[in-house]
Amino acid sequence: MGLAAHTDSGFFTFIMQSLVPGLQLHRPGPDRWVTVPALPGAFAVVVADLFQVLTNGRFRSALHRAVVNSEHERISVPYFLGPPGDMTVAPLASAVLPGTRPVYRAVTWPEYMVVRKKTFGTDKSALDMLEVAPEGEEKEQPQN
Ligand SMILES: O=C(O)CCC(=O)C(=O)O
Ligand SMILES: [Fe+2]
Repeated sequence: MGLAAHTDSGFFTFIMQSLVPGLQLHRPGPDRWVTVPALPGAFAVVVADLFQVLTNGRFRSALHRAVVNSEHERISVPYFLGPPGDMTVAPLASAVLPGTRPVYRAVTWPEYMVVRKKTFGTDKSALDMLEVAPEGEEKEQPQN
């Protein structure tokens, strides 16, 4: 079973692959897919969306996919590391440049999964949906 291009939702994913490689990382400029070598005893560590939120975009979540080949069976075991469900994740103060505002709003992992579900199959990115409007572009609050 392969896996289409995606990012993971938590902080990090630790992936152990059998010795048949298949995990690929997207690299931009020029766009290409790079195969992660399958090394005995090694984990691949993938930065995921909530770590991008936590670091205010300093660390970008990694677009990746898994490909299979018909000759060799491949097994991978991912471990998804993220915050407890009731913990809100917001950009760390130390990751927000002086004089600027956080790029992302605070969110819990389960709330973020709802946002991801809404954007699934659309051309919208779930991380974009968490972005707060830059200063001066806030929506007018309705006055009663
Ligand atoms: O099979 C792999 O190496 C990748 C698995 C993966 O990306 C995932 O489960 O989110
Ligand atoms: Fe993944």
